[in-house]
Amino acid sequence: TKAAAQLDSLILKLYDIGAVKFGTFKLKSGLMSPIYFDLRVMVSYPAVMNQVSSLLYKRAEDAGARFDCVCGVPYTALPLATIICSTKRVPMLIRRKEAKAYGTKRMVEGLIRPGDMCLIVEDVVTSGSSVLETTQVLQGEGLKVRDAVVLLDREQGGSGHLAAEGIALHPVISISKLLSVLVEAGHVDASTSGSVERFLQANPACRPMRQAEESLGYGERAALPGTHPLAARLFTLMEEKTSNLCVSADVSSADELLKLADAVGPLVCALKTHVDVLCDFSPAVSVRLGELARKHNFLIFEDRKFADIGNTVKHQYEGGVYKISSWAHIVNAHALPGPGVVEGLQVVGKPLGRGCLLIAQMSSQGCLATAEYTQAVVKMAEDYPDFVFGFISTSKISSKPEHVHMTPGVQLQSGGEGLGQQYTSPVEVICSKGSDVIIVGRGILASPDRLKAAEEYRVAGWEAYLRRLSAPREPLLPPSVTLIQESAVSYPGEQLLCTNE
Ligand SMILES: O=c1ccn([C@@H]2O[C@H](COP(=O)(O)O)[C@@H](O)[C@H]2O)c(=O)[nH]1
Repeated sequence: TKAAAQLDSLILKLYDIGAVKFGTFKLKSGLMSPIYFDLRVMVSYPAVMNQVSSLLYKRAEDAGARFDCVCGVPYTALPLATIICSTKRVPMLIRRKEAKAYGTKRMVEGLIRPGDMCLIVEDVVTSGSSVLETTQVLQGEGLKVRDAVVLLDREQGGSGHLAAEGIALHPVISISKLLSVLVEAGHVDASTSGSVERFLQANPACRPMRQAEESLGYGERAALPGTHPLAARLFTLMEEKTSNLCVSADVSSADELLKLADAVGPLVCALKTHVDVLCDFSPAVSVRLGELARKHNFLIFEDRKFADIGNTVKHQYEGGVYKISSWAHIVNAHALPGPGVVEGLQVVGKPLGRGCLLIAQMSSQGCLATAEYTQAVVKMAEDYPDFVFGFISTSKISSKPEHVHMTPGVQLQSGGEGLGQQYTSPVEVICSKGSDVIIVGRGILASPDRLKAAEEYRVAGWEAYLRRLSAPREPLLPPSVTLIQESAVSYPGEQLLCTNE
C-alpha cells in the first residue's frame, strides 16, 4: 500500500542520513550495543522532518487519539511537535526541562487549560521515562495525558511501562520493521539484524522511576546504600526532630551566635554560619558551637563557598584563623574552578567524615548558573560520592534520592529585598521544587521573637514535606514539580560514549 511504501522510504532515508547506524557502540552503562540511533540529525533534513511529523500525526489519528493540544518531549521532538501543530492548527505546549530562575518560573509554556487532553510526541522510546517525565509535568499543571506517539519504539519494554501508567504508546516504526526494511535493501545482513534483535531482547530497559519512588521519605533515603554517612545522619536527625529547617545564623558577634544556636538548636536540622562575619571569632567559639550541636543534635554548615584551585581551598579549609574543617560538618563550594576544588577540600574533609555541598544555583537575581552549568555540577557531585553529598540549589536538580538539596532565599512571603535576594515560600521550595532543606536567615533573625519565628518555619517546612510525601502526584502549587531527572536509558544518543570501534 501507499502508506507502507512511505514508511519503507522513510526508514531508508533515516539510514541514509545517519540516524540509524550499525557497528559496536559503547553505552554509558558499559554495554556494547550493535545499533545506534541519533534522530537529532533529522533537523538538518526538512523533507524528513515534514514526513516524520505527518506520519506521527497520522499515527495518532489512526489510533483514535483525542487531544486538545500537543507537547513534544524536549529536545528532539520539539520541532516535530511544532510542525504538527503548525500544519494541523493544534495548540502546542512547550515543556521546559528546567524552570526559569526568574520571571514566571513556569515548567510549561503556552496556554494551559486544566482538564485539556494533551498528546505527547517523542522521537525514540526505550524505557518510556522521558515520556513519563513530560506527562508528570503536564499532569502537575492539571492537564490529562492518555496517548503518546513516537517515531521509533526500541521494543525494550517502554510501551508496557507507559501502559502501566495509563499512557498508550503509538509507534510509527518498530525495530522489527526497521530491520526487515534495511535487510531487504541490503544495508544490513541477516546476522547483524539477528544480533540487534537478540541484544534488545536480552537488555530490557529498566522501568522508569515513578514519582512516588522519587518521593522517598528522609528516613528511607538515610538507609539507601549510596547515601553519604553525613547525609544519612542529616536525613535521620531530620526525621527524629521533624525539621527540615536550617537557620542561617548571619549575626556579627560570637555571643549572639551561641545564644541563637542554643535557642533554635532544638528546632533545626542544621545551623549555617558565615564565620567571617563574626567580629570576635576565637577557637573557643567553634568548640562551644560543637557542644551545642551535640546537645541539640544539629549539624554545623559553614557557608564558606570555596571557589579556588585545589591547593588554595585545601589551606583555606584546614588552616587560617578559622580552621573550618575542625568544626564544620558541612561546607560548600562553587564548581566553577573544576574538579580540583572538590579534590582539594576532600583531602582535608574526607578523613574527618565531613561532607560538601556543591553550589549549583543561587537564589540571587541574575544568577549566572545556566541549565548546562547546573547539570555539570550534578555530574561533578556524582564523580565525588565520598565527599559531595548534595547541592545548594533553588530546586531539586539531581534524580538521586541519596543527594540532599538545600535551598536558601526562603521566607513565608515570596518577594525580594534591595540587594538581589529572591524569596520563595517553604511550601513552594519543598513541594513544588522538590528541595529537601529550607535555609532561612532574616525571616527568623529579623523577627522580634526569633524562637517563635523559627518554630513557624519548622512547621511550615515540615508540613510541606508531609504534603509532598502524601500527594506526590497531585498538582500542588503552580509552578509544578521540577523534574530534571535524566533517564539512564531513555535516549540512546545520550548514552553513547564512543562510536564505531
Ligand atoms: O544562593 C544562595 C546561597 C547562599 N545564600 C545564603 O543564605 C542566607 C540567606 O539569608 P536570608 O537572610 O534568608 O536572605 C545568607 O547567609 C546567604 O549568604 C543565599 O541567600 N543564596
